Amino acid sequence: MKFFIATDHAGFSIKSNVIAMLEHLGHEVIDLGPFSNERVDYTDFAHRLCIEVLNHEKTQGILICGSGIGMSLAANKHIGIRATLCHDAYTAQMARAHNDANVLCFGERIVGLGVVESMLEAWCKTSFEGGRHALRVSKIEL
Ligand SMILES: O=C(CO)[C@H](O)[C@H](O)[C@H](O)COP(=O)(O)O
Repeated sequence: MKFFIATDHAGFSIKSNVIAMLEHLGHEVIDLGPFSNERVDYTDFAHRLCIEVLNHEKTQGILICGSGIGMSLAANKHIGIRATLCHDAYTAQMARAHNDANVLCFGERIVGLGVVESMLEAWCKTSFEGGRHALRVSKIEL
């Protein structure tokens, strides 16, 4: 899988670890910034990432801010983006299996590296189950 990743200043510190974890799992990662921990607006980076995911087939996104809330709110304004705020391996697994999520959001101020690693593993190994979930997902966009 090819991933795009972006953060704000509050998600910047963990980004290099996340990139390394995804690469270790065999994935390609494109870093969309920021490239310093200077204070920025999460909205700018969420929108930048979603445009890239929507313009490139078979890609997914990782968005990290302090809580993950702002990133998920902004990302879900894009038709075709299903961004899920995850806190652990279970929420990451369900986001993929039941919601066909294509953008994983989390908060650097919420989860530690061990939890992040288990979330990424769960996300990457889980496919959308389809079936009864497909109609529900199709009804998300109004
Ligand atoms: O959008 C958020 C919360 O909904 C993110 O967690 C931001 O990273 C956070 O608001 C940044 O806060 P700061 O006080 O400007 O560092």
